[in-house]
Amino acid sequence: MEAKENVLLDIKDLHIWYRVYGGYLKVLNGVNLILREGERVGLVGEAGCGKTTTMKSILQILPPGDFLIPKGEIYYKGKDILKMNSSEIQRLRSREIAMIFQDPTAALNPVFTVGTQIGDVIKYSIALEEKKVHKEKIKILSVKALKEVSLPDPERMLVNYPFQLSGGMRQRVCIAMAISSNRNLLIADEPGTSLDVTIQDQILRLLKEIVEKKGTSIILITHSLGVAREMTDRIYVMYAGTIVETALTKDLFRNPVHPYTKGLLASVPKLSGGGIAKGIPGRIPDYLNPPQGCRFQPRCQHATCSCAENPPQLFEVEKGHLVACYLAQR
Ligand SMILES: Nc1ncnc2c1ncn2[C@@H]1O[C@H](COP(=O)(O)OP(=O)(O)OP(=O)(O)O)[C@@H](O)[C@H]1O
Repeated sequence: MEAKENVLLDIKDLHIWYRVYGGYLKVLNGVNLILREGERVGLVGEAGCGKTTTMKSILQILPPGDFLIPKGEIYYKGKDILKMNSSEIQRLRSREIAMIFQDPTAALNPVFTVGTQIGDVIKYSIALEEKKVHKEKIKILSVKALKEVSLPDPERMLVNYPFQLSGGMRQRVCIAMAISSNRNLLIADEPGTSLDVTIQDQILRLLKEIVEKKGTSIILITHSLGVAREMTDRIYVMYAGTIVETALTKDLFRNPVHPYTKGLLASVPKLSGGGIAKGIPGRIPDYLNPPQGCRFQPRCQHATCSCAENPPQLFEVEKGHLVACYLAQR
């Protein structure tokens, strides 16, 4: 294992269940994830494997009353978020961590101008430090943030409503809001996937430039290992609520070990011929009654009896490269 210096976020053995008719969906099943200061981490996995649930739990924005956290800790700068009081959580959201959602239209309020929305974010962040917040200061910082995301004519942009902007512009506004008060951690949940691929590409490039320039840490949620390869230093591969493999990005592509990671890699479409990319047969398990042992075992062609009995723990196969699979331990 690597040394624990400069750790910004440390998620330990996180379990999250959703209350539904007939019981609990046991979605997160012991998530472990570490992010160091300035690191760019990718959280990759199929739809429904629990990526967004993990990230929303960091900001404490899961639907109230709908979920249970039977076990786990989320340390941010050494303090457990799950034990923070409401003013500490408020500070975390206003000063430390921002989330960028995949659908900018849903993320913005249609009845307020861009200036009001970005101004509010800046106002709350300043108000935590200073007694009086001057309107002029808010305007200067709003224009600065809009300039940083390369929006044309930022002064005029302030008086626009979201419906007056294109999807790409709205996504840029959301990024401007996220970076406007110099947060330490950005969580980007598939930014731009609701837009066309060229715009998505521009948004990802912009995010990459911003985090490199500011040295901000980022967790990028994505379905695509290809996107994660371009954008991150380390990747966590998630399957059905568990981290099944993590390594530095270059090591994961050089030496993928978990059968699920290999399946995801084989699913990446190739432009250089070789036919249609193979998917992974089967589907994510029913979270009401998930399998006892390894959650991937029903879809795994290498599964043995022990895989069905006990879930494998993360095992270090090379420095900083951990895999939760009995195959890796042989
Ligand atoms: N409020 C909720 N109540 C009940 N089940 C939920 C709730 N939110 C999410 N789920 C379920 O939890 C599971 C994980 O969902 P989550 O959105 O975290 O996955 P994801 O990996 O982010 O998927 P996607 O890539 O599609 O966003 C899914 O089966 C989803 O239906």
